[in-house]
Amino acid sequence: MSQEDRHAGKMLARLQRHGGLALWLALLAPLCGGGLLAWQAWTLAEVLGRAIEERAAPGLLLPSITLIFCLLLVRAGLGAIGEMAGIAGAEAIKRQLRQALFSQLLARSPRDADAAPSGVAAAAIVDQVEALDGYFARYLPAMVQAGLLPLIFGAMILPLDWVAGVLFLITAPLIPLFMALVGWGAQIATDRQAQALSRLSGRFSDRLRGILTLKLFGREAAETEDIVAASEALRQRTLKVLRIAFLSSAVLEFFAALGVAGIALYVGLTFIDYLHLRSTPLTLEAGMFLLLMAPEVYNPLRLLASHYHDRAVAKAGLAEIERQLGALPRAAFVLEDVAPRPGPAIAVSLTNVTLRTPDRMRAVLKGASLAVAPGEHVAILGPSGSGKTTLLETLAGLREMDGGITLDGVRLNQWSDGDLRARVFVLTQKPRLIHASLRDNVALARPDATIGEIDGAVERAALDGLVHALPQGLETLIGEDGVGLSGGQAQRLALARLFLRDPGLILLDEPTAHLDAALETDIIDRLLDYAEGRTLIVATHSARIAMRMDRAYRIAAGALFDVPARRPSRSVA
Ligand SMILES: Nc1ncnc2c1ncn2[C@@H]1O[C@H](COP(=O)(O)OP(=O)(O)OP(=O)(O)O)[C@@H](O)[C@H]1O
Repeated sequence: MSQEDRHAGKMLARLQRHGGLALWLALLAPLCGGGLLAWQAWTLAEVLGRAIEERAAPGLLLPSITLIFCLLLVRAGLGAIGEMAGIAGAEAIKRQLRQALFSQLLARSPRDADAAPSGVAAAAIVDQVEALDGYFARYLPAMVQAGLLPLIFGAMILPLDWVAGVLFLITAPLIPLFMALVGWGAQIATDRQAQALSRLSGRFSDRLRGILTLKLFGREAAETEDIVAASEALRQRTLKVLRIAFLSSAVLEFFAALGVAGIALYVGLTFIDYLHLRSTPLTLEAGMFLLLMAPEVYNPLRLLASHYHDRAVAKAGLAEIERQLGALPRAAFVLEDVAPRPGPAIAVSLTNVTLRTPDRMRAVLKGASLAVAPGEHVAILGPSGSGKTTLLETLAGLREMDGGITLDGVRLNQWSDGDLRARVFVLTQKPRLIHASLRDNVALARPDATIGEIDGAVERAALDGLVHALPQGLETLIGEDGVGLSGGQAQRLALARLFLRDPGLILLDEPTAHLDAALETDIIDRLLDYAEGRTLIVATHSARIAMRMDRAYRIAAGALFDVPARRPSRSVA
């Protein structure tokens, strides 16, 4: 057993605990069903023996026949309960794992350089977690049955007929042995299939997001071909897995058929007096019982074989999840929605700070120092790619850095994520709008905001004209990425979120990038009005914004330079 195999086994055992009572029921119900089956077979053999050998009257046999029907009903009920419990247990495990993975994804910085592409992350959390279903709902109960029932049946049969007992006890273990041999190949094929599925999902969702760009460059045919090629690769790998699954089933069916035929031959030859392996004659009752039980001894093993590839699929799914999202979390992270918290303006201080690109290959800012007083308004200028966004996102706690950054005298890494989000507002360069109404998009910043507060925020972002012109007003639905809005409107909609937050530190990345000069001046007025008494740091290329700030800095060649401020000095807290 390889190290990965052992690790996957350990992970599956850990996840199994979340199946709770339902999973235990799924494991126990078939065992009880197995016990009842032996009872039923014995009663049936007895009825047939008495009817044929003793010619018992039907009335005398009626209680036993009734018992057989009752046992049949109870077994059917147990089967249904076991199956439903298996599904419920597997669902509980998948739900817990999805919750843990999603909360782990949220707990990490979205700016992590090694964060999985969204399509791949979605495939891991949706598809690869789904791959565990068969393991918990079907494979585990089948494994417990296959491990215990043939032994129990064999032990029951042994005192009745040692030849049949020995035959069962020898042939039954051969089946899992051969299946394990076939299973080694299955694991490799299934791992490859899981990777192909991830690749297809990631590629598909990525291309779906960029569909407009692909169309504009006339790349529909080439990209469609790529998707077809990725799905063809998945098809071939799936077929390979299926071939191995069919092969393992065929191996098992062969041995099971051989075992049943052996017993039938032995019972038949003993009855016609051709074989004399027993010291006492074989009764019809015992012979019938052996014949009835022969297929049942192998049945749990056949069931195991038909679900054997579920185990390989689950292991491959787990390996793929760990490859894409890192080690499995032990439990779901406790997440709490963070409400904005009003408070005084925040002082910002940078001492000897070095910032690197997310891949840590290059420093964009080296040994920079800066002090921003509470309530001060500062512009960060610099050529494209110089590191303005990096600086803002570092102040928002989204990126790693070397050196000392404090907010209100407290080191940035000592601020809890909740406190940071409650007191600091960040408007990124490409704010994400969700597929929902305009109102919901603004209310994302504060879901408990009143209608009046949302209307106020929209008006403050100079969007009231647009909203009044729409027949459905703020209830108008917009697409992902703000489809249905101009670039400037989408930017202002994202800005409207600021006016619901009441932060002590506002970090804005190119807030007026899509606006004409007149609108830019108007928005700057509104922003400065709102930012009065709050600390504001704006990354911008716009000289118009920079000259309205208290101070401006420029990032160039990895250093932060002071640019003389042009705004008439005003008193800052
Ligand atoms: N994921 C990444 N991996 C490696 N390098 C990156 C990554 N993201 C950004 N960079 C690099 O980090 C540097 C700083 O980028 P940043 O976005 O901070 O610049 P900027 O000044 O905000 O640019 P712009 O004005 O164009 O928005 C750039 O040179 C960019 O190439």
